[in-house]
Amino acid sequence: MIEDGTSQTFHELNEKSGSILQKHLDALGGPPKAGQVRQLPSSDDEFDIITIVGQSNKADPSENRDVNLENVRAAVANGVKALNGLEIEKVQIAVDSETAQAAGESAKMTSWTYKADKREKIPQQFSVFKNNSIESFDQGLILGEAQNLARELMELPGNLLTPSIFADKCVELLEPLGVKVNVHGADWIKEQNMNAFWSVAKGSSEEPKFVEMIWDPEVKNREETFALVGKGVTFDSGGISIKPSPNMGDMRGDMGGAAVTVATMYAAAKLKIPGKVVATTPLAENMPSSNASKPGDVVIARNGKSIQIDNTDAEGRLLLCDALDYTAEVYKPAAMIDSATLTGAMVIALGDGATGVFCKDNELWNLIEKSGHETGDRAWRMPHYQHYFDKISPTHNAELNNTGGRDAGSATAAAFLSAFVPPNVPWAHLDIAGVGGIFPSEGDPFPYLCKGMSGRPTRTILQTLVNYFQ
Ligand SMILES: N[C@@H](CSCc1ccccc1)C(=O)NCC(=O)O
Ligand SMILES: [Mg+2]
Ligand SMILES: [Zn+2]
Ligand SMILES: [Zn+2]
Repeated sequence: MIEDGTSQTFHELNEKSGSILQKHLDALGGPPKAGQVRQLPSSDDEFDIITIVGQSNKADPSENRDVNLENVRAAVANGVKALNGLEIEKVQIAVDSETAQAAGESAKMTSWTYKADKREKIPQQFSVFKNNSIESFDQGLILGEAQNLARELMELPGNLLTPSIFADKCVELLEPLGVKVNVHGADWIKEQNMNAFWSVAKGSSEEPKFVEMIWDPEVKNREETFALVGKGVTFDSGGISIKPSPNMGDMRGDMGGAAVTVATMYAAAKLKIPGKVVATTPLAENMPSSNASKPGDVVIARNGKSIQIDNTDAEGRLLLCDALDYTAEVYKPAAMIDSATLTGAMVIALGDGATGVFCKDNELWNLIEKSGHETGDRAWRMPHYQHYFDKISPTHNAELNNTGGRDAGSATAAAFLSAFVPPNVPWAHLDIAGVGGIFPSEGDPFPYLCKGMSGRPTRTILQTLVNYFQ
């Protein structure tokens, strides 16, 4: 439970205990301050232990997120962490209806750790105090569970999550929930003239896969289709433009865009989102070999545009451009969001503070920003001007160059992708290289996230769908 020691729930429990709780609390130094936790023995048969958590009431509008919700997430995280190792399975949390979703999200995310055996020591079952049912709390649990799924997928090493294994997982996870899943292999990719995608995949002996996922419920609030696309490079060595060895193992998480996309579909089905959502993920390994693309090679993408591959490490945009073109043409979405651990430049620009969003459509941008404000996993709008497009087009031997050089690397990457999305499709490109947790971060400033891949910004994409179809 979250309480500041003066709340209604505390008074109720204290009265029931004949004021013993207050006596214990006073002996421990009174109500906990923000970030502090007090654990009291319970005289109530229903509970073994009562955990009281201090909650901050700081609010700063320039933070661009709902600070009250984030304070609840932090308080719940501190409460759940205080129970680690106590072999407590079930936790009831005192919440109010306005903040219940945030509490559910945090409880679920805090109970996950990248070491599966350690999860056994963290409570795993959460409900609302007195088992009062609050729908938004259960929705929060699903959002948290989805982010945990993305974390799990990102964390998996490249040998244990090849494109084929990833595609199998999509089928196993989504089909039981009523999502239609189509998995295509190398022959289909070539038949589709996805030559930019193939130019990345052909250097590896692992077969690439293209996965389509379709959630099309009978009950709809809107008739429009929302599309998601996710970069799924299950390992990015850089190819012939090979990356330096230090930290290359982090590139097992270069399928983070696909992970957050699949996790969003998983939760969209669980939440029974009232509208059609389709998702596609091009999956491949980027490897150096005698079959690999070479700097200077030229390929013709699915939409007929010629691309000069000057840097084989800028492979994400090559897979994505064919996937974006296919998804826009086949599904004619009213809105499309792609997510990709696309550029190191994004890590330099925003770190893990916010997802960089490139979007010309104000309505779609406003929806994403509002959703980030609600989930606390924020979005920041990046420039998407003709200026950056001019840096990658035209190039020596083709219409487009797959690299714009070092300056504004995230903006030139986004500009490249824009050549593959019809101008009438509202589209947002999310560069998640900074927030995805390729640089693993410890608890702070997200007390509900432990070290390891973060699975961000799964909740913000989901919340965008929830807000769009509500
Ligand atoms: N796989 C992408 C993004 S790699 C992002 C990253 C870079 C350095 C440290 C941590 C994360 C890629 O290869 N992009 C090409 C590029 O940025 O040049
Ligand atoms: Mg992985
Ligand atoms: Zn790369
Ligand atoms: Zn990559």
